[in-house]
Amino acid sequence: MGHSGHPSPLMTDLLRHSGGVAIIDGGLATELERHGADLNDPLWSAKCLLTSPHLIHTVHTDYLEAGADIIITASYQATIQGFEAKGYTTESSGKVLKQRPIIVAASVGSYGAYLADGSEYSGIYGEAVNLETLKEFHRRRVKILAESGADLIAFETIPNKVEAQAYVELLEEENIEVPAWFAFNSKDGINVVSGDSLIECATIADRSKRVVAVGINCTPPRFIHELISSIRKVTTKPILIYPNSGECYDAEIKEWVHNTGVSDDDFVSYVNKWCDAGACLVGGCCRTTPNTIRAIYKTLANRSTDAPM
Ligand SMILES: C[S+](C)CC[C@H](N)C(=O)O
Ligand SMILES: N[C@@H](CCS)C(=O)O
Ligand SMILES: [Zn+2]
Repeated sequence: MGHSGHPSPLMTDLLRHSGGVAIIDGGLATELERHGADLNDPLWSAKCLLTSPHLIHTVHTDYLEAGADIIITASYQATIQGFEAKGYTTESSGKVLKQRPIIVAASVGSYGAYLADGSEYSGIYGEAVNLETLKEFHRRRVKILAESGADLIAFETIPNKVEAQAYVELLEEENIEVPAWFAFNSKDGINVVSGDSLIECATIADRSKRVVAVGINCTPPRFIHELISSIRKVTTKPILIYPNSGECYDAEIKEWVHNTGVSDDDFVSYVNKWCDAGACLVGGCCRTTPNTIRAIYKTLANRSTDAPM
Protein backbone atom coordinates (compact mmCIF):
# COMPACT_ATOMS: atom_id res chain seq x y z
CA MET A 1 0.00 0.00 0.00
CA GLY A 2 1.09 3.54 -0.67
CA HIS A 3 3.26 4.39 -3.62
CA SER A 4 2.64 7.99 -2.96
CA GLY A 5 5.92 9.08 -1.39
CA HIS A 6 5.88 12.34 0.54
CA PRO A 7 2.60 14.16 1.04
CA SER A 8 2.25 17.15 -1.27
CA PRO A 9 2.96 20.60 0.22
CA LEU A 10 -0.34 21.85 -1.22
CA MET A 11 -2.33 19.24 0.71
CA THR A 12 -0.23 19.48 3.86
CA ASP A 13 -0.61 23.27 4.04
CA LEU A 14 -4.30 23.13 3.21
CA LEU A 15 -5.07 20.52 5.86
CA ARG A 16 -2.98 22.26 8.49
CA HIS A 17 -4.72 25.54 7.77
CA SER A 18 -8.17 23.97 7.92
CA GLY A 19 -7.61 22.02 11.12
CA GLY A 20 -7.46 18.56 9.55
CA VAL A 21 -10.43 18.59 7.20
CA ALA A 22 -10.78 20.98 4.26
CA ILE A 23 -14.10 21.87 2.68
CA ILE A 24 -14.79 21.46 -1.03
CA ASP A 25 -17.62 23.47 -2.58
CA GLY A 26 -21.00 22.05 -3.65
CA GLY A 27 -22.79 21.68 -6.98
CA LEU A 28 -21.86 24.44 -9.36
CA ALA A 29 -24.34 23.63 -12.11
CA THR A 30 -27.08 23.15 -9.54
CA GLU A 31 -26.62 26.69 -8.31
CA LEU A 32 -26.26 28.16 -11.81
CA GLU A 33 -29.68 26.67 -12.59
CA ARG A 34 -31.15 28.05 -9.39
CA HIS A 35 -29.98 31.49 -10.51
CA GLY A 36 -31.89 31.04 -13.77
CA ALA A 37 -29.36 29.47 -16.15
CA ASP A 38 -30.71 26.98 -18.70
CA LEU A 39 -28.10 24.20 -18.92
CA ASN A 40 -29.89 22.11 -21.52
CA ASP A 41 -26.91 22.39 -23.82
CA PRO A 42 -24.01 20.15 -24.91
CA LEU A 43 -21.67 22.32 -22.81
CA TRP A 44 -23.90 22.01 -19.72
CA SER A 45 -22.48 24.20 -16.90
CA ALA A 46 -19.67 25.43 -19.18
CA LYS A 47 -22.30 27.20 -21.27
CA CYS A 48 -22.31 29.91 -18.58
CA LEU A 49 -18.66 30.72 -19.34
CA LEU A 50 -20.03 32.11 -22.60
CA THR A 51 -23.45 33.42 -21.65
CA SER A 52 -23.33 34.44 -18.00
CA PRO A 53 -19.89 34.55 -16.36
CA HIS A 54 -21.32 36.84 -13.67
CA LEU A 55 -23.42 33.92 -12.42
CA ILE A 56 -20.31 31.78 -12.07
CA HIS A 57 -18.72 34.54 -10.01
CA THR A 58 -21.84 34.74 -7.83
CA VAL A 59 -21.94 30.99 -7.20
CA HIS A 60 -18.22 30.76 -6.36
CA THR A 61 -18.64 33.67 -3.94
CA ASP A 62 -21.67 32.02 -2.32
CA TYR A 63 -19.66 28.84 -1.73
CA LEU A 64 -16.70 30.75 -0.27
CA GLU A 65 -19.06 32.61 2.05
CA ALA A 66 -20.62 29.28 3.05
CA GLY A 67 -17.18 28.11 4.21
CA ALA A 68 -15.62 26.28 1.25
CA ASP A 69 -11.81 26.20 1.11
CA ILE A 70 -11.75 24.79 -2.41
CA ILE A 71 -13.83 25.97 -5.35
CA ILE A 72 -14.08 23.94 -8.54
CA THR A 73 -14.14 25.77 -11.86
CA ALA A 74 -16.88 25.67 -14.51
CA SER A 75 -14.65 23.68 -16.88
CA TYR A 76 -16.21 20.24 -16.21
CA GLN A 77 -17.80 20.16 -19.67
CA ALA A 78 -15.62 22.89 -21.22
CA THR A 79 -13.81 20.92 -23.90
CA ILE A 80 -11.94 22.16 -26.96
CA GLN A 81 -14.14 19.85 -29.02
CA GLY A 82 -17.33 21.18 -27.42
CA PHE A 83 -16.39 24.82 -27.99
CA GLU A 84 -15.35 24.09 -31.60
CA ALA A 85 -18.75 22.55 -32.23
CA LYS A 86 -20.18 25.96 -31.26
CA GLY A 87 -17.98 27.73 -33.79
CA TYR A 88 -15.24 28.90 -31.42
CA THR A 89 -11.63 28.62 -32.51
CA THR A 90 -8.73 27.51 -30.31
CA GLU A 91 -6.76 30.15 -28.44
CA SER A 92 -4.75 30.10 -25.23
CA SER A 93 -6.66 30.83 -22.06
CA GLY A 94 -6.06 33.74 -19.68
CA LYS A 95 -4.67 33.50 -16.15
CA VAL A 96 -6.87 32.60 -13.22
CA LEU A 97 -5.94 34.72 -10.24
CA LYS A 98 -4.93 32.77 -7.16
CA GLN A 99 -6.35 33.92 -3.89
CA ARG A 100 -4.75 32.27 -0.88
CA PRO A 101 -5.67 30.39 1.18
CA ILE A 102 -8.47 29.46 -1.20
CA ILE A 103 -7.67 26.64 -3.60
CA VAL A 104 -8.94 26.91 -7.15
CA ALA A 105 -9.42 23.47 -8.64
CA ALA A 106 -9.74 23.34 -12.42
CA SER A 107 -12.40 20.79 -13.27
CA VAL A 108 -11.85 18.18 -15.97
CA GLY A 109 -14.97 16.16 -16.68
CA SER A 110 -14.62 12.79 -18.32
CA TYR A 111 -15.06 11.92 -22.00
CA GLY A 112 -18.53 10.76 -20.99
CA ALA A 113 -19.36 14.29 -19.84
CA TYR A 114 -18.38 15.65 -23.26
CA LEU A 115 -20.74 13.15 -24.91
CA ALA A 116 -23.47 15.02 -23.01
CA ASP A 117 -25.64 11.92 -22.74
CA GLY A 118 -24.95 10.94 -19.14
CA SER A 119 -22.18 8.51 -20.12
CA GLU A 120 -20.13 9.57 -17.11
CA TYR A 121 -22.65 7.54 -15.08
CA SER A 122 -22.13 4.37 -17.15
CA GLY A 123 -18.48 4.63 -18.16
CA ILE A 124 -19.29 2.55 -21.24
CA TYR A 125 -17.70 4.31 -24.20
CA GLY A 126 -17.71 1.57 -26.85
CA GLU A 127 -14.81 -0.18 -28.52
CA ALA A 128 -13.68 2.77 -30.63
CA VAL A 129 -12.60 4.60 -27.49
CA ASN A 130 -9.38 3.35 -25.93
CA LEU A 131 -6.42 4.57 -23.88
CA GLU A 132 -4.86 6.44 -26.80
CA THR A 133 -8.05 8.12 -28.01
CA LEU A 134 -8.82 9.26 -24.47
CA LYS A 135 -5.33 10.72 -24.05
CA GLU A 136 -5.65 12.64 -27.31
CA PHE A 137 -9.14 13.81 -26.43
CA HIS A 138 -8.01 15.36 -23.13
CA ARG A 139 -4.47 16.46 -23.99
CA ARG A 140 -4.90 20.05 -25.09
CA ARG A 141 -7.52 20.93 -22.51
CA VAL A 142 -5.45 19.57 -19.65
CA LYS A 143 -2.43 21.56 -20.84
CA ILE A 144 -4.48 24.76 -21.03
CA LEU A 145 -5.91 24.23 -17.55
CA ALA A 146 -2.45 23.43 -16.18
CA GLU A 147 -1.25 26.80 -17.45
CA SER A 148 -4.32 28.69 -16.27
CA GLY A 149 -3.03 29.57 -12.79
CA ALA A 150 -5.31 27.04 -11.05
CA ASP A 151 -3.87 25.45 -7.90
CA LEU A 152 -4.82 21.94 -8.89
CA ILE A 153 -6.57 19.97 -11.57
CA ALA A 154 -9.69 18.14 -10.42
CA PHE A 155 -10.34 15.09 -12.58
CA GLU A 156 -13.97 14.52 -11.68
CA THR A 157 -16.60 11.84 -12.12
CA ILE A 158 -14.07 9.35 -13.54
CA PRO A 159 -16.25 6.38 -14.49
CA ASN A 160 -13.75 3.72 -15.53
CA LYS A 161 -10.20 2.45 -15.26
CA VAL A 162 -9.03 3.28 -18.77
CA GLU A 163 -9.78 6.98 -18.31
CA ALA A 164 -7.87 7.04 -15.02
CA GLN A 165 -4.92 5.42 -16.77
CA ALA A 166 -5.20 7.93 -19.62
CA TYR A 167 -5.06 10.85 -17.16
CA VAL A 168 -2.04 9.42 -15.35
CA GLU A 169 -0.14 8.93 -18.61
CA LEU A 170 -1.14 12.35 -19.88
CA LEU A 171 0.09 14.06 -16.71
CA GLU A 172 3.39 12.25 -17.12
CA GLU A 173 3.84 12.76 -20.86
CA GLU A 174 3.06 16.46 -20.63
CA ASN A 175 5.04 16.84 -17.43
CA ILE A 176 2.11 18.60 -15.75
CA GLU A 177 3.48 20.22 -12.58
CA VAL A 178 0.13 21.37 -11.19
CA PRO A 179 -1.02 18.71 -8.70
CA ALA A 180 -4.11 16.69 -9.55
CA TRP A 181 -6.89 14.95 -7.68
CA PHE A 182 -8.76 11.94 -9.02
CA ALA A 183 -12.44 11.57 -8.07
CA PHE A 184 -14.29 8.44 -9.20
CA ASN A 185 -18.03 7.78 -9.11
CA SER A 186 -19.93 4.69 -8.06
CA LYS A 187 -23.51 3.45 -8.12
CA ASP A 188 -23.15 0.42 -5.88
CA GLY A 189 -20.71 1.37 -3.13
CA ILE A 190 -18.21 -1.22 -4.35
CA ASN A 191 -17.02 -0.52 -7.88
CA VAL A 192 -16.85 2.54 -10.08
CA VAL A 193 -19.90 3.04 -12.29
CA SER A 194 -18.54 1.06 -15.26
CA GLY A 195 -18.12 -1.99 -13.01
CA ASP A 196 -14.32 -1.63 -12.98
CA SER A 197 -12.74 -2.27 -9.60
CA LEU A 198 -12.46 0.84 -7.43
CA ILE A 199 -9.43 -0.72 -5.78
CA GLU A 200 -7.71 -0.95 -9.17
CA CYS A 201 -8.75 2.59 -10.11
CA ALA A 202 -7.51 4.00 -6.81
CA THR A 203 -4.27 2.05 -7.19
CA ILE A 204 -3.67 3.68 -10.58
CA ALA A 205 -4.13 7.08 -8.95
CA ASP A 206 -1.98 6.14 -5.96
CA ARG A 207 0.98 5.20 -8.17
CA SER A 208 1.20 8.64 -9.75
CA LYS A 209 3.31 11.16 -7.87
CA ARG A 210 1.34 13.89 -9.62
CA VAL A 211 -1.89 12.84 -7.88
CA VAL A 212 -2.17 14.45 -4.45
CA ALA A 213 -5.59 13.18 -3.37
CA VAL A 214 -7.90 10.33 -4.40
CA GLY A 215 -11.59 9.89 -3.78
CA ILE A 216 -15.20 9.90 -4.86
CA ASN A 217 -17.59 12.50 -6.23
CA CYS A 218 -21.13 12.65 -7.63
CA THR A 219 -22.18 9.46 -5.86
CA PRO A 220 -25.06 8.96 -3.39
CA PRO A 221 -24.09 9.64 0.25
CA ARG A 222 -25.18 6.17 1.40
CA PHE A 223 -22.34 4.53 -0.56
CA ILE A 224 -19.52 6.77 0.60
CA HIS A 225 -18.42 5.11 3.83
CA GLU A 226 -17.72 1.78 2.20
CA LEU A 227 -15.97 3.43 -0.74
CA ILE A 228 -13.63 5.34 1.60
CA SER A 229 -12.71 2.07 3.31
CA SER A 230 -11.82 0.51 -0.05
CA ILE A 231 -9.69 3.45 -1.13
CA ARG A 232 -7.93 3.57 2.24
CA LYS A 233 -6.67 0.03 1.61
CA VAL A 234 -4.59 1.10 -1.37
CA THR A 235 -3.41 4.63 -0.69
CA THR A 236 -1.99 6.87 1.99
CA LYS A 237 -2.80 9.97 -0.03
CA PRO A 238 -5.51 12.30 1.32
CA ILE A 239 -9.00 11.01 0.54
CA LEU A 240 -11.56 13.42 -0.87
CA ILE A 241 -15.28 12.96 -1.09
CA TYR A 242 -17.95 15.20 -2.50
CA PRO A 243 -21.11 13.18 -2.95
CA ASN A 244 -24.23 14.31 -4.80
CA SER A 245 -27.60 14.50 -3.06
CA GLY A 246 -28.45 10.91 -4.01
CA GLU A 247 -30.76 11.92 -6.84
CA CYS A 248 -30.52 10.37 -10.34
CA TYR A 249 -29.69 12.27 -13.49
CA ASP A 250 -31.95 11.93 -16.53
CA ALA A 251 -29.66 12.84 -19.43
CA GLU A 252 -32.53 12.84 -21.95
CA ILE A 253 -34.10 15.89 -20.39
CA LYS A 254 -30.96 17.07 -18.57
CA GLU A 255 -32.75 17.12 -15.25
CA TRP A 256 -32.39 15.41 -11.90
CA VAL A 257 -35.09 13.02 -10.64
CA HIS A 258 -36.10 14.40 -7.28
CA ASN A 259 -37.43 11.46 -5.35
CA THR A 260 -34.21 9.80 -4.29
CA GLY A 261 -32.22 12.63 -2.72
CA VAL A 262 -31.37 13.25 0.93
CA SER A 263 -31.90 16.46 2.87
CA ASP A 264 -28.99 18.65 3.97
CA ASP A 265 -29.51 17.40 7.53
CA ASP A 266 -29.19 13.80 6.41
CA PHE A 267 -26.19 14.67 4.25
CA VAL A 268 -24.27 16.27 7.09
CA SER A 269 -25.21 13.48 9.50
CA TYR A 270 -22.67 11.40 7.56
CA VAL A 271 -19.83 13.91 7.62
CA ASN A 272 -18.13 12.96 10.89
CA LYS A 273 -18.32 9.28 9.97
CA TRP A 274 -16.69 9.97 6.63
CA CYS A 275 -13.90 11.87 8.37
CA ASP A 276 -13.47 9.07 10.93
CA ALA A 277 -13.18 6.62 8.03
CA GLY A 278 -10.32 8.69 6.61
CA ALA A 279 -11.71 11.47 4.41
CA CYS A 280 -9.99 14.81 4.85
CA LEU A 281 -11.45 16.81 1.98
CA VAL A 282 -15.24 16.93 2.12
CA GLY A 283 -17.82 18.76 0.04
CA GLY A 284 -20.78 18.23 -2.24
CA CYS A 285 -21.40 17.62 -5.92
CA CYS A 286 -24.56 17.84 -8.01
CA ARG A 287 -27.74 19.00 -6.24
CA THR A 288 -25.85 20.22 -3.20
CA THR A 289 -25.89 23.93 -2.51
CA PRO A 290 -24.23 26.62 -0.38
CA ASN A 291 -26.61 25.54 2.40
CA THR A 292 -25.11 22.05 2.27
CA ILE A 293 -21.59 23.48 2.45
CA ARG A 294 -22.53 25.81 5.31
CA ALA A 295 -23.89 22.81 7.21
CA ILE A 296 -20.67 20.87 6.56
CA TYR A 297 -18.68 23.87 7.76
CA LYS A 298 -20.65 23.99 11.01
CA THR A 299 -20.32 20.27 11.57
CA LEU A 300 -16.56 20.40 11.07
CA ALA A 301 -16.19 23.46 13.28
CA ASN A 302 -17.47 21.32 16.15
CA ARG A 303 -15.06 18.54 15.35
CA SER A 304 -11.91 18.11 17.39
CA THR A 305 -8.81 19.31 15.57
CA ASP A 306 -6.91 16.17 16.46
CA ALA A 307 -9.39 14.09 14.48
CA PRO A 308 -7.94 11.45 12.15
CA MET A 309 -6.50 12.82 8.93
C1 LIG B 1 -22.49 15.54 -14.01
S1 LIG B 1 -23.74 15.34 -15.23
C2 LIG B 1 -25.15 15.95 -14.48
C3 LIG B 1 -23.26 16.60 -16.36
C4 LIG B 1 -24.15 16.77 -17.51
C5 LIG B 1 -24.08 15.69 -18.53
N1 LIG B 1 -22.71 15.41 -18.95
C6 LIG B 1 -24.90 16.12 -19.72
O1 LIG B 1 -24.42 16.81 -20.60
O2 LIG B 1 -26.09 15.78 -19.75
N1 LIG C 1 -18.28 20.00 -10.88
C1 LIG C 1 -19.41 19.83 -11.77
C2 LIG C 1 -20.15 18.55 -11.62
C3 LIG C 1 -19.34 17.35 -11.59
S1 LIG C 1 -20.30 15.88 -11.61
C4 LIG C 1 -20.38 20.96 -11.55
O1 LIG C 1 -20.91 21.10 -10.46
O2 LIG C 1 -20.64 21.69 -12.49
ZN1 LIG D 1 -21.79 15.95 -9.89
